[in-house]
Amino acid sequence: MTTMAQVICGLARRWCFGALGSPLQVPCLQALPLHLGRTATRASQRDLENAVHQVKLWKKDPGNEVKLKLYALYKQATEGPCNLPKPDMMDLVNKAKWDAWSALGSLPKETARENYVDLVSSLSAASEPPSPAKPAADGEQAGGDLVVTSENHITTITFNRPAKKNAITTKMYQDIMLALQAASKDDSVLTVLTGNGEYYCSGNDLTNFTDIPPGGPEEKARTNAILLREFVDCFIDFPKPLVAVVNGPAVGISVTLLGLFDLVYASDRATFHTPFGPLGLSPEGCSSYTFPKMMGPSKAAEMLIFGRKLTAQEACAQGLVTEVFPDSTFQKEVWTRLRAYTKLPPNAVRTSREVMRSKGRERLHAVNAEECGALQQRWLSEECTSAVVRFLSRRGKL
Ligand SMILES: CCCCCC/C=C/C(=O)SCCNC(=O)CCNC(=O)[C@H](O)C(C)(C)COP(=O)(O)OP(=O)(O)OC[C@H]1O[C@@H](n2cnc3c(N)ncnc32)[C@H](O)[C@@H]1OP(=O)(O)O
Repeated sequence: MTTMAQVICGLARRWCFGALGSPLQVPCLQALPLHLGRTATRASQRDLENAVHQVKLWKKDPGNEVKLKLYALYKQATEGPCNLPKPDMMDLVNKAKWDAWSALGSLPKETARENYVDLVSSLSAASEPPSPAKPAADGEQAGGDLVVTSENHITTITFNRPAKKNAITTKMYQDIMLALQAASKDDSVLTVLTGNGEYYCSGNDLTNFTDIPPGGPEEKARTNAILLREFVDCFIDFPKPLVAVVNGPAVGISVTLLGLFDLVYASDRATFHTPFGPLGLSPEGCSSYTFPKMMGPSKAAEMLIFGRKLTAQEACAQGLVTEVFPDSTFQKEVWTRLRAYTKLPPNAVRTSREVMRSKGRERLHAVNAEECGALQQRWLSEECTSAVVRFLSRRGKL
């Protein structure tokens, strides 16, 4: 008998071995060029062929969702609307392909071609190899779990642990602080935080709680509280506009910090989740102050106390997100907009931002201190330790 696990493994294998044909071979996002060289006119047949060629060069898997989109657009662009009979329900791969293609309805071939080219181009732009990574303060290149790049007057800090959903390790907190310090002094106009892969960030790495120092859990809680306070202070004091490019789901501290950002652009795939209740924790990142101010006390309570997860659209309606973009064009639209913002007079941008921020800064520092004090207690509580143990043991980490 075939189990569901076998079905899923089979599906994954068939994707990897090109079940969808050449336009969908597994891509290597790092190896992609910055642009496909297309001008801002409608995509030609040649543009489509170039885009297909680019996809063939990819070595890293962009995920089934993207592959299905590419498949459907390619079929629509070359054959027009799907008129094949619907595959059997158990024929999972062909059924998924058929669904994706049929969903395009009567979309004109030219539009499908253009969308295909744009999608490949936006994936390429999203993964373009950053120009020289900035040295981390310890002298290493800041590759690894955190990638810092500076280009076109935008400094970008990328969470780069996709296999762990970009969970933030202790070293990453430290490296982010160093990157922010450097960005505050460089020639960039904007500083962007984003994530590599499916997630924006899954919040604090829960294994951060497992290496207990000789001073015991109390010392761990105290040092964590100091680190967290310094970390959040860096965001409060950061002198330039901060932009979050939320490419996928966001959890915990990666969500709470958004209240300290100037712009939050989200893919429609993103979700916003602060599961502090289930984790026996309390809010951080000044969210106990910024969220009620932004969305009103009851919506903030639903998120911060009861752990309600918001969709990107809901988060936008609550003011946490500035604008939501379709995932297929997210990178292209956001980066185009950000590049345009860098052309504004930098001193005016900086002055406006300072005028908007200066009044609340003292208050934010006080809130941060209070939140860190509360968390120091929470981390020592039975509620919190059992929640962390539950998470880690479910994943065989204990
Ligand atoms: C200095 C201290 C400062 C503390 C600041 C206070 C901060 C508070 C917070 O941020 S609270 C929020 C903490 N985050 C979470 O509770 C999320 C935990 N993760 C999950 O619930 C899930 O992993 C998921 C919903 C994000 C994704 O689920 P799923 O799609 O099923 O993937 P996996 O669970 O299999 O995850 C893949 C891989 O990643 C590891 N991982 C994901 N998130 C974390 C994390 N936050 N900490 C540690 N590890 C994480 C997961 O264990 C898997 O690893 P594996 O492949 O098993 O090795």
